[in-house]
Amino acid sequence: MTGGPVEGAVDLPRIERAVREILLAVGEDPDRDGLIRTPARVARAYAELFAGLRVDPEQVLTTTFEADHDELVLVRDIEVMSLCEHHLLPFKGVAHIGYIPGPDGRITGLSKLARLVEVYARRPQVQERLTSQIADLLMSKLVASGVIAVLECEHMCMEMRGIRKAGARTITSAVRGLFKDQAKSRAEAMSLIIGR
Ligand SMILES: Nc1nc2c(ncn2[C@@H]2O[C@H](COP(=O)(O)OP(=O)(O)OP(=O)(O)O)[C@@H](O)[C@H]2O)c(=O)[nH]1
Ligand SMILES: [Zn+2]
Repeated sequence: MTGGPVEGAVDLPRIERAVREILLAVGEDPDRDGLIRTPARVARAYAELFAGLRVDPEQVLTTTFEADHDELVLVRDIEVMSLCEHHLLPFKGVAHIGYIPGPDGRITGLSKLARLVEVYARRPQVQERLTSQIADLLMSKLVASGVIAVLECEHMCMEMRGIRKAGARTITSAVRGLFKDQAKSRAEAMSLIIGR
């Protein structure tokens, strides 16, 4: 899912049926006391975890202010929690998002950067796409001169299963505009992001 929001409500009974099937398939008894309400719980949990599919990210950045500020604005260590689209297992870490306002000097509320992360993270994702989507939307909606987004995450699908390497961190970046064109600006922003 890379496009706009999905219409309509999450089909909870359908998820419940699917979870019951999974429990049966792994050899569990979905009717035993501890599991009887699990399909309904999982359905509600998925509705929450994928709530970003039903939100238009463009609506997050509707509040902008004139500030006459034409230098870097950087918010570091924004919590990221998402689900990888390959295994539907969590990946978790932090996002660092910076931008340089465009010629009109418009800025956005700091919380909106975190809200933007939230909308895109609450969808089945890969870390690379999550990073680019954040950068692209900021670039276009803020008419920014430059945007840099860096995400550092740990993927449970690499830790709990498969290769089982706990603690490996994946770092992805997306640079747009001035940060792409000017190595010096990019290096300055990067040193603020990772030089701590
Ligand atoms: N690039 C990228 N890969 C991811 C992300 N999340 C999970 N993956 C990887 O997606 C890949 C899926 O590979 P497949 O070979 O199709 O699936 P698999 O057999 O379960 O792979 P293993 O995890 O190696 O056991 C794995 O290498 C995962 O580590 C992500 O955000 N970005
Ligand atoms: Zn995965």
